Amino acid sequence: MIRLAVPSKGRLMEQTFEWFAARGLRLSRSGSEREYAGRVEGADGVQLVLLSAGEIPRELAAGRIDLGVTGTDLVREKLAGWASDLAEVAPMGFGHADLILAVPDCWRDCETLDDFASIARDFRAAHGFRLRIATKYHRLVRAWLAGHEVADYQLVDSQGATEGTVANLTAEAIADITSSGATLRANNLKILGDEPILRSQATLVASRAAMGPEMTALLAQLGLRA
Ligand SMILES: Nc1ncnc2c1ncn2[C@@H]1O[C@H](COP(=O)(O)OP(=O)(O)OP(=O)(O)O)[C@@H](O)[C@H]1O
Ligand SMILES: O=P(O)(O)OC[C@H]1O[C@H](OP(=O)(O)OP(=O)(O)O)[C@H](O)[C@@H]1O
Repeated sequence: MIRLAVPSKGRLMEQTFEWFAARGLRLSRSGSEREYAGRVEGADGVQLVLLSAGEIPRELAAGRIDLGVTGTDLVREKLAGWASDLAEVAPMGFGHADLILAVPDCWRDCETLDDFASIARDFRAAHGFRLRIATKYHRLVRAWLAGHEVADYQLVDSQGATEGTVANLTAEAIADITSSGATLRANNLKILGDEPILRSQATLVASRAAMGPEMTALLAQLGLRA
């Protein structure tokens, strides 16, 4: 039996159902909107579970599920050394989002990461505490800033409505995902740098421990190779 986990709500869930349907597998919830078990038609030996996209990487690494759909951002954020336990089998072509660093529009002298690094250096002397960056992507943001030699900052945990933290005066900058850019614009924030911290999209991810004939057969049915 292959245990397949897909996001339990929203557009990510709907587009996942469409992606599998286009490849001959009909996924559906087995009961009410609130029930997190599912049905699979079109393949034998596949059990469907609906999970929070954020929990899918860890559940794969723990071996409680074999195959899952989640964002590449979440795989990299939730699991250090993810590639030893998981294999990204296929990008799915939806759920595109960029993880970016953003500062207030009104920071006119801050356009590049070098500008940001020097503002961060001066900030502590001027304010007595390190410049605060609100994010839920702690691992990715720390690694990226270290790679760009930005050191004078602190991360403030924000699990939602992150763009609001600057106006609320709980952070000076944010690192979050953006897709249309509407949330950044509405909160008077601008993206720093030419390249995002990470480009993410929904991806089919397998546990390496679950690779075997059953998995190979299912992936072949989806037109994929292990
Ligand atoms: N506006 C967006 N456009 C495109 N992709 C997005 C957008 N917001 C989130 N995503 C992607 O969707 C995934 C997260 O989805 P979602 O917020 O449903 O998961 P979650 O963190 O598990 O949520 P929850 O904890 O609320 O259940 C991430 O991979 C993210 O990159
Ligand atoms: O660039 P945009 O198209 O405006 O999308 C970006 C927004 O989408 C996500 O939020 P989500 O709706 O998942 O809510 P959250 O605040 O709980 O993260 C993300 O955290 C941004 O806030």
